[in-house]
Amino acid sequence: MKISVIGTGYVGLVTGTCLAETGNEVLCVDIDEKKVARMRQGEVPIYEPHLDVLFDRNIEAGRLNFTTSLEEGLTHGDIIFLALPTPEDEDGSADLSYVLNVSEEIGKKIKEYKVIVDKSTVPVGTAEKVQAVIAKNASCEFDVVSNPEFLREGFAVDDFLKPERIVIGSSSERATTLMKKLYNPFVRSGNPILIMDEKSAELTKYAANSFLATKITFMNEIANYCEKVGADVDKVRVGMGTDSRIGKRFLFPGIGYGGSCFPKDVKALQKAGKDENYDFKILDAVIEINDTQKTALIPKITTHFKADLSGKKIAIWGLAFKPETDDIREAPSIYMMNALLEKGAELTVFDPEAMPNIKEKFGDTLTYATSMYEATKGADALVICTEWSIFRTPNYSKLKELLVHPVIFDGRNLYNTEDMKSEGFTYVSIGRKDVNV
Ligand SMILES: NC(=O)C1=CN([C@@H]2O[C@H](COP(=O)(O)OP(=O)(O)OC[C@H]3O[C@@H](n4cnc5c(N)ncnc54)[C@H](O)[C@@H]3O)[C@@H](O)[C@H]2O)C=CC1
Ligand SMILES: O=C(O)[C@H]1O[C@H](OP(=O)(O)OP(=O)(O)OC[C@H]2O[C@@H](n3ccc(=O)[nH]c3=O)[C@H](O)[C@@H]2O)[C@H](O)[C@@H](O)[C@@H]1O
Repeated sequence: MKISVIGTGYVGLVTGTCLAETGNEVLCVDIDEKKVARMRQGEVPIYEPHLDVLFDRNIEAGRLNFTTSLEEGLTHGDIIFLALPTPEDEDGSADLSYVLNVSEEIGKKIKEYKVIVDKSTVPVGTAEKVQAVIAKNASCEFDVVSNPEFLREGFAVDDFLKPERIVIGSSSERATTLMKKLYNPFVRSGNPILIMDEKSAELTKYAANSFLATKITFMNEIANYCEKVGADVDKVRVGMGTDSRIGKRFLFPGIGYGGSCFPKDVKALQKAGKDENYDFKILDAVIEINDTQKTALIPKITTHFKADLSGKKIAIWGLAFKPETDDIREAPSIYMMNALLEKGAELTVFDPEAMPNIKEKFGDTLTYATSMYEATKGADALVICTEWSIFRTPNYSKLKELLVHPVIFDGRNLYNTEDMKSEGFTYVSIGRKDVNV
């Protein structure tokens, strides 16, 4: 099939590449000329594991191409995916301007039947709006489909190739038939393609993200309570998670959820509720708790250093909002570092992939180390913000030699507290007993 994807960010590029992988002819359109030039030269512009392999071989096979011309994209594809940003607007709602502006152009430019597929995360009623905006100018038939995306950054290729479910919101049989044909190769194991109305599809996406954010937040509350009563959140987590009704995943406490989606999507659903005079009280609490959680380690750090952080050298491990990505959007590390800088600390940072993005944001305010160990050289303490695998089994002796004091504040509970005790570290984590403080 001939497919066009408008917007080649984390979702668009993965979508385009994976659809090319199953034999479709894909043309990706992006407004960012530099990005398109890089992709045309064979460069993947983001860090996403395994994407490069698929990207290279589909370009080589001639099935994956790039352009800055929307017109070209609209002529090429029988199915046009919109994978455009829907960032948080000033009032917390989803900013639909990218989606609606492109839709306006689609209406003016399409000359034959097209299926317009919204893959961006959008509030209930957006498919209707897109339909109306296109219809204003369209001189041919078209259908609008809501097809929310559930991939996770860091696992995006695997999630796309082997989805647990595909959600298609459409009232058109013609469009639904085409969408099923396109997605059938991805669900051969028997996972469902769920066909529903557009509004339910749109809400499914916000409900899923908000539920997951709530699950994490609930666990962060339990972790904070564990600290009050001397319980160990990791034991509680496993004790709870082994109940299949609860499930083991997304119960890891830490310094809050971040990323380009949970924060904005929870707020967008909260705002959408308010617009209908409906108060999502649970979301109010999730947002408030998560905001506090991002700096949950700060009082522990200031207590350790007796309130004075001025001139204290602190090493930071992990800057990306989660491991296996270079994405720093709403990364808890940013809140942590801003709070530490405000208190006068000097920060030397390391992340396997996110350093360039952090450098762009923080410039000379931070010192950038070339390795995890270099970051800790001469530091008064180490703070861990992201659970990259390489941080999981450090050389403790080396770490003790490099740090001025063997002190670790761990925002992701990477280490066993007993091990840290026997290694002689002062170890402070989330929801567990502090060690040697
Ligand atoms: N990042 C993620 O893991 C997921 C994101 N989503 C949703 O997918 C949508 C896209 O998200 P990301 O891929 O993260 O965004 P992104 O910001 O990484 O990429 C968006 C791309 O669209 C391009 N663009 C902007 N205006 C354009 C225009 N007029 N014409 C062509 N290209 C244009 C930008 O240059 C950029 O390359 C959002 O609604 C997001 O909520 C859904 C599931 C997962
Ligand atoms: O709409 C989206 O953009 C995507 O948002 C999330 O994916 P993503 O943001 O890539 O990453 P997650 O693995 O969900 O992690 C989000 C945040 O929650 C935090 N988290 C996750 C799990 C956990 O147990 N504890 C926890 O604090 C992570 O550290 C991270 O900051 C969802 O998992 C995807 O299904 C969805 O498609």
